Parts: sequence; structure tokens; C-alpha cells
Amino acid sequence: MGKHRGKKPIRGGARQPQSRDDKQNDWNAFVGTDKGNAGFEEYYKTQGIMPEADWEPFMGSLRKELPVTFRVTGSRAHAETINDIIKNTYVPNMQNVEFEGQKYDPPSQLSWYPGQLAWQVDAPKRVVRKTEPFKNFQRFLVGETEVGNLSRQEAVSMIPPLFLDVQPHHICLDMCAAPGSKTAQIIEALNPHHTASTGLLIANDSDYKRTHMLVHQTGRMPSRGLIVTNFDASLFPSIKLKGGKQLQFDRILADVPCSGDGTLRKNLEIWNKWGAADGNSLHTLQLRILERAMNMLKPGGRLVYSTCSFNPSEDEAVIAAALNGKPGKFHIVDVSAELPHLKRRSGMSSWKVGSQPAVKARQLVWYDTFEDYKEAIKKGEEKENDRGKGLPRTLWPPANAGELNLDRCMRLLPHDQNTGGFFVCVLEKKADATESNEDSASSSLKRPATSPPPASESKRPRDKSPAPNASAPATSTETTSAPTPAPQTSTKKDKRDLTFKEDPLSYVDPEHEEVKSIVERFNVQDSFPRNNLMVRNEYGDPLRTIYMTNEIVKEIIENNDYTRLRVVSAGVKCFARQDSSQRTEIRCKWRTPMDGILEVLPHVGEGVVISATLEELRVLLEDHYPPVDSFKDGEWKNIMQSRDMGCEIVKFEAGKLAGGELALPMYLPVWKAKMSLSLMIDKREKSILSLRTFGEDICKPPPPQKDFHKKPEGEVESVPVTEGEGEAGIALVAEVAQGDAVAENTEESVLNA
Ligand SMILES: C[S@@+](CC[C@H](N)C(=O)[O-])C[C@H]1O[C@@H](n2cnc3c(N)ncnc32)[C@H](O)[C@@H]1O
Repeated sequence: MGKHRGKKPIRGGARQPQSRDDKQNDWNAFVGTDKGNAGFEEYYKTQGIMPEADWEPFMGSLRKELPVTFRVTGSRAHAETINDIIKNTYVPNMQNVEFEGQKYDPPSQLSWYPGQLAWQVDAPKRVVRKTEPFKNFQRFLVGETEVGNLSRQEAVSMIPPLFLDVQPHHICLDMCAAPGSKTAQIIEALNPHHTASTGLLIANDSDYKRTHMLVHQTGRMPSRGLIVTNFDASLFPSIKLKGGKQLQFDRILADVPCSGDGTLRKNLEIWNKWGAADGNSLHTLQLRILERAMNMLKPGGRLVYSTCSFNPSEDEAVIAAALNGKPGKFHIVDVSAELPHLKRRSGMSSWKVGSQPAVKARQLVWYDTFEDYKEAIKKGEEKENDRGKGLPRTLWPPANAGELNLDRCMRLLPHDQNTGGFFVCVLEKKADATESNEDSASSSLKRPATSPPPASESKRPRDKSPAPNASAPATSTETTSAPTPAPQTSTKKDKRDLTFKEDPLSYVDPEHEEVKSIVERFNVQDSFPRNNLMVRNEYGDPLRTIYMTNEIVKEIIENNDYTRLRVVSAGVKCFARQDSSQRTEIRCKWRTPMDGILEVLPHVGEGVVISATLEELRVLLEDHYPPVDSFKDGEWKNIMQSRDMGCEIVKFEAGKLAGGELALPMYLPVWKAKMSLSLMIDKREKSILSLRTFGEDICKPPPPQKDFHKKPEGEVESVPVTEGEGEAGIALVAEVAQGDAVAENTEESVLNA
């Protein structure tokens, strides 16, 4: 008997304030409950998603705490160094941990993850909290996650981007991207050596607030080829390129909103709320998103569809309907030889449709065919919704299900390798599939007789975003291959979406005086893309922040209205104005924020990067504005004394010194004022850096606020910069204390190069 539930748990839907993936960087999240649901058991036993003998291990695994998993991020060489630190420093220290009479294993590498860069911690949270070796490791994890070297991510959630097979030149779309753990993986694949890739990733989410989580998350892994947009993915607009060409994608990830029952080990509230209707009601939205993805994919391109649900109505039924909507144009790729150590179950070619009709209250009713279901409606045993729509026909296996190679889909079951549950399907568009991105012949009109068109439109999860395309008519599955996004237009000529409130984007004249001052200060070479410096105002005015993009991002920004594309952010924040005064003694008033330092670095000329040791780092961390004279005599002090006021890029060399240890060299921005220096990272980052490097927080509290406004003769003025640029919520503070400019709380974190 199915259990009647109140609210639906929709992964990524508005009722769920935190999705599975949102908890990725919360190392302590845990909720308790009784871990049972008779409806769930009846539903999946009847579906036969696994042999009977697997049932007990499956349920047993679902009731166990999910191990913590994480992966090492960043460019390859860098990631390997961090991986070696875990392997050679931390793991040996956790060999013989005993707690309450029981022994616990150290973290282990996930055998199937490429380069062995992903790890699993099996020890339960209480052991991690209460034993010294695990506690140390936990501190390391928190610090490295903060600076972007590690990413906590559920093991199965790492799988879809791996099957996307992204190359640095690829044009990619992540349709339902927030909070961005898979987005980060795609960015890493686009920039494998931290070199600027020519590729593109558009990371999209329909929830406006969640797009800002996405911006934050990707700040840890900045990319010049990144655009964040805010759309209902099923209505994702076509994008124009130069000469009126349309953008098509090499790679698309459709990690769609789903009922999320594969996350039961983590999202314990699903035990109480689960119902068969959840999956049924999401099917149509999932299909519309997938069909839109298929239309935007290049011939020969690859598309990965994934859910964290076991439910065939969200999985195989969606794939089968989408394939039948485009007969002969797509096939499911056989990836059984890829990630050979990953245990997976084949997709199913037959499944059942269960309904929980309101008229029968809690009862789960099975219908063999769509016709049986219609019959039940006629008899009054089932109710259509008030628009005369019920369950769509596409929920049932089509007559040609056996010919679609659905067995090539993958279902990841929790007891196979102690993970959560997931479903992944890799689709390829045939090289000769000439259908254009704007194909007007709808998929459902082309369905073969074996696959009748979907019959219904279903609810889409409500989301709290300011209604991207709220005015667009709700389209049924039949019309999704040619969506007509309907922005709220003002006039025909000016197709602006007036509901969209982000600031405009424009490019700075490469000969602008401010650009020249940057070119001079950082002695940037010809390789520096001064044509690709973008700002967030209409006039190309470098007022507060300068972003760097690559060519393809520029082409998109320049050939499309930013409101119609609902662009939330683009490129990498590379320069932030540190001083807005007109004083001439500071010739370049820009600093390199942490997000962008690695993007600027390859272009700076000789003598710009200043080398320093941990001794200097110690002084810069202990004191907020150490006078240059306070540093010990030597090369560093001489160089700093000779420099003009402005931003310096300092390379702190790896090694052991001054009671600290750095495994990798680290590049940090330092502001040189008249008499003193200041490390340009915020308070929290300073503390984390101090803990990572010196094993304790050596940072003194900042001077009282009122001191900031003392302005000794001839020093930089305290001016919060507020000119009309975007970046809601980020106020650049160019403050003065004892004559020195300070940037507190303005930085994101990437501390290592
Ligand atoms: C499963 S989560 C995505 C997780 C993400 N791919 C990751 O790895 O971090 C689903 C996301 O879909 C978004 N979403 C829901 N309906 C959508 C729609 N119609 N179009 C685009 N995104 C949607 C939700 O806001 C949610 O962020």
C-alpha cells in the first residue's frame, strides 16, 4: 500500500530549501528519522529494478549513513600534489584509529575515479569528531575545501560529467546546474592545465537565487569561458553568434530536477514523504528539458541525462520518449568499457506505471497500459486534473522499448559500492542528424506509430526565482523542441526581458586609460587579452570590477541581448578597483582579486611577481598593515621599499620556514601603500591560510573600525566604491588605516597556484 504524503520532495525544486548537492560543503550535515516507507518498498519491488536477492542488501544500505566523499580539484599537476599530501601525510596517520573498542579504516580512494583523485571516508561522524587523527584530517578538508582544492561531492554525483568526455575546446551547457558540483567538474575538464581554454560552459538554473550559489561555487574554479544564466531549461533560448549563426553545443548535461529517492541515505526526510506520484509528475518536465537539450546539440555531440532517482518514470521512460521523438537521430552510447571499475546495473526495457489516485486515497494502483488507465478515468476510479490532463502516455514503455538499447542506461545502486543511487544515460546525436537547433517540427509529431505522443502536461516543480519566462505559455511535451521563449518584451524592436534585474555587460576599449594603467603596472605582454575585458555597465566603463572573458563568451555577449539571455555572470573577476580617488601618486588603482590572479599571471612581464618566504607571510598575517620597515633586512624589504604604491603579485615559495609549511607555492595580492603593506585577502581567508600554513590562527583582530578613517597626511582616502555596477551584495571597500588601503571581505578563495 502506498503511503499518502503531504509535500513532495523534489530534488532541486522550490520546496526543498537545500538540495542533495547543496550539502556538499557542509561536512557535518545529518538528520535523524526512522528510515522506512512501505509504499517505497512496494513500488520498487513491483518495478523489479533489481533481482530479488538484492532487495535486502539494497534496503540495508539505504538505511546506513552515507560515507563522506570528496574529490581533489584543479589543474592536473596541482591536484596530484594535493592527492599526494592526503596519501602520504594524512592516511598513514589514520592507520590504527580505535574508538570505543572498534577499529576504523583510513580514507580510501574510489577505484573507479580517474587518477584516483576521489576519496571516501567510511568512519562515522562521531569518530571523525572525537579522534585526533580524523579531527586533523577534518581540519585539512575544511581548509582545502575553502580554498577550492577539494570539493565535497557525493560519489555518484561525480559520474555524469565523467561520461560527458569534455575537451578544452568544447562548447558545453549545464542545463540544471545549481549548486554547481558538476559544473565545477566540467570547468576543470575545460581547463585541465589552468590554461585559458577556448571552450565555453553555460551553467544555467531556473532558480534565480540558486544561480548565485552557482556563481559563488564557480568562483573557486574561475573560468574565462563561463557564463551563468537563469532560465527554465526546457525553454532555453537559442543563442546568436556572429553573422546570425546559432550556437550549438558539443556537450550538454541535463542533470534534471527529480524526486531524489537515490539520496535517501542523506536526505532522510524523503523516507517520510516518498510517493509514486512524485516521479510521475516530474516526467513531463524532465522530458521537455531533455528534448530541448537534444535540439541544441551539435550533430556528433554528446548529451548526458541524469537523475538521482531510481524511478523508471523519471529515467528510462523519459529516455524512451525522447528517443522516439527523434527517430534515427540519437542513440544511447554503450559506455560499459568506460570507468571499468564502476559497478552499474543495466537500464530496463520494461517497467510499470503506478498511480495513487485521489479517489483511492493511499492505495497504489498499477496500470499495465495507458488505455487501462484511461478506462479507470472513465469509470471514475482515477481523476484527471482540472485541465483534463492525467498521466502522460509516455510514462508507459513504448512498443519499441526493446529496440532502443535502454539496457545501455546505467542505474547505480547503493549496496554495489556503498554510495547513493543515481541514473545516467549517455546519448549521442548522429553525425548526419541535420536538424537545426530551432527545428520547428515538433518531436511528438514525428513519433512512430509504436510510440504514441505524450498525452499530458504535468506540473513542474515550483521555483522561487523571479519567473524566468514567466509569461511563456506552459508548453506540453509536444512543443518543446521548438520553444518560443517569451520574454516580457517592451517593444518588438527591443526584445528586452524587463523582469531581469542584473546589470548590463559590455567590453572596455582596450586603449582606455585605466586599461593602460593596468598594462603598465603589471607589465602585461602581448598575450594579455586586453580586447576581452568586460564590465557590468552599458558603456564599457571600468568603474569597479573588470572581468576577463574568452573569445566565445565575448561573441555571445556582443550578439545577444543580455536580458533575453538572462546572464547572471560571465568570465573571471580579474581586476578590482582598490582606490577611487583622483590622486596621481597611485598610477594604477587596480588590484588582482584572488579569483583572477591565476588568469592574470600568465601574461605579466618579468619582474612583476615578487618572491617571498613564509617569514614574510607570517608578518603579513600577524599584522594587518605591517610597515615595510618592520620586515627583516634583505631582498624583499629592498624591493618593497623601491616599489610605487599599488598592487603587487607575491609568490610565497613552498617549503618549511618560520614555523610554517607550504606544500605548493602560493600567489597572493599585496597592496603597497606609502609606508606599509597589506595582504589583500579577507579576514576569514587569512585565518584559514594561517591554520593551513602555521597550524594556528596567528592573525590579529583588525584595528577598530574608527581607525580606518584616520587619514594621515598624504595617504589614500577611504572611499567605498559604489558606482553603478552589478555584483549585488559585494561592496568593494577601499579603506584607509594608518595610510594603507585594505580589502576585507571582498575576496573569494583560491590560495594556491
Ligand atoms: C539536481 S539539482 C542539480 C544539481 C547540479 N547539477 C549539481 O551537480 O550541483 C536540479 C536543479 O535544477 C533546477 N531546476 C528545477 N527546474 C528547472 C528547470 N525547469 N530548468 C532549469 N533548472 C531547473 C533546480 O533549481 C536545481 O538547482
